[in-house]
Amino acid sequence: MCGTDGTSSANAANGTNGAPKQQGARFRSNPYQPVGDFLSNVANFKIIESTLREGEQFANAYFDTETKIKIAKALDAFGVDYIELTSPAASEQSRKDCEAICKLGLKAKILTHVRCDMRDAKIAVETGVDGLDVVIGTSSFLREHSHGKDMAYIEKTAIEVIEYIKSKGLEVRFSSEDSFRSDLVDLLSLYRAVDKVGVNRVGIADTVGCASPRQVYDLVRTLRGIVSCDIETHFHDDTGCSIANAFCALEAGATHIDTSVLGIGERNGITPLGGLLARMVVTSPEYVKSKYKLHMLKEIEDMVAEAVEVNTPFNNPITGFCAFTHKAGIHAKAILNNPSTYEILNPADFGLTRYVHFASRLTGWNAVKTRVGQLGLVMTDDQVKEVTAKIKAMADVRPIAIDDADSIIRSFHLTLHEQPADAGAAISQPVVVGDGQ
Ligand SMILES: CC(=O)SCCNC(=O)CCNC(=O)[C@H](O)C(C)(C)COP(=O)(O)OP(=O)(O)OC[C@H]1O[C@@H](n2cnc3c(N)ncnc32)[C@H](O)[C@@H]1OP(=O)(O)O
Ligand SMILES: O=C(O)CCC(=O)C(=O)O
Ligand SMILES: [Mg+2]
Repeated sequence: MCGTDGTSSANAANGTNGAPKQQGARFRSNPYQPVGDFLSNVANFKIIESTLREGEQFANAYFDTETKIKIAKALDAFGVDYIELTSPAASEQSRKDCEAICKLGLKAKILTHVRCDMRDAKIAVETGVDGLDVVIGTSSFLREHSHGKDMAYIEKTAIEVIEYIKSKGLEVRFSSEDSFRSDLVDLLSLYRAVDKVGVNRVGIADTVGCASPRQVYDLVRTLRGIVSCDIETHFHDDTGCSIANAFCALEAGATHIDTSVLGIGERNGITPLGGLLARMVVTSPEYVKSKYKLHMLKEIEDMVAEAVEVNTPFNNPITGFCAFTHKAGIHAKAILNNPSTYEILNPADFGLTRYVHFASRLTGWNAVKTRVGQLGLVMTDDQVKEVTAKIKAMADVRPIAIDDADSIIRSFHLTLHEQPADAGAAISQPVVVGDGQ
């Protein structure tokens, strides 16, 4: 049985795997389990996919109607719970696109994102959306330099707008912008007031990307004690914390996380859909694998990357070109024995393949042995070690390609047998390791 903080009570007392008992140390039976008081939230989180709202705020984004529809359909097929669209008050085409997406009959709920202003709300409720995400800045920066309204005005208007949206039978979320630079007492009293009038969710937004995971945990945990509605969170990635912050928010009791494909958004964007799922599939594998069509992730990322004319970063979680490539000999040997040694994610879950590099000065004989087998050649272990030394020697002189390493292996094999092997057609791929973990 697990305690609420994810520790096994038995293991907490005794240590696990023979580890010595330490004063104050916590030994966890499952190292992938979250900590915190809201494990069920971590296991049942909902995604509010905002590529078509926050993502449209990315500097390079221009989504025509056709592209928006393609992205919305793909996200729906992928399994996201909500798709958030740009405010229909932004432009006439934004309003028409919003209506067009509402008419698609998608399984995902369609939301649009509007200022806490009755004029915007009135336009939005006519578009056919399932709900509105209402937002207003609460930090002194935004109160003074953006909209110029005080907290009393914000609370009064928020209640009016929420009640209006509810009267139209729509879902409504109310969020503060720049929550982490807002006065805590002001913020909590505002959320308490909107919770009382029956808002579906309140939102916390790290608009400027300043929050650290512990600050997120503290704020969400405090808010969880104040409101009874769901809690949505929105994290910008200016300091690289957006995935960690989203995860901590769930551990603290948040229910919904905003994402965008590849993280596109204002400045350097928000929590990326793929990165969040990489984190969550480790923590809540059954939920994530049953709910999301993970094998679609790469095609969705490619679609959005093409639409906004960027490349997927080489180190992107899951889909970065080397995310499942193992290079150093020590890693390669262990991976060939059992992929779980150096992999926490299984590429097969995402329809992807794992590779073992065998063409560098860091290559070891175990990787080369597997390549020799892939080429249909037969060598003793000593012979494989000899040819590995040749690969290393060549790689010390210059970078070598797969074909170079294959040539070294083949010509060495030829010196052993003085005739070409039957098998061994060119396989211009690194060693591919089976999918079982
Ligand atoms: C952190 C975020 O990402 S929030 C979401 C951002 N999304 C958008 O901005 C959607 C796209 N925006 C737009 O198309 C335009 O900004 C519009 C249509 C919303 C407003 O356009 P304009 O009237 O020309 O104003 P402009 O964009 O110059 O300035 C923002 C206005 O919104 C007001 N405002 C800003 N935030 C809010 C808010 N949360 N609630 C109510 N009003 C707000 C400002 O006071 C300002 O109004 P003012 O010029 O009358 O003082
Ligand atoms: O509506 C929200 O919760 C977030 C708005 C936003 O994009 C932000 O604050 O960065
Ligand atoms: Mg944002």
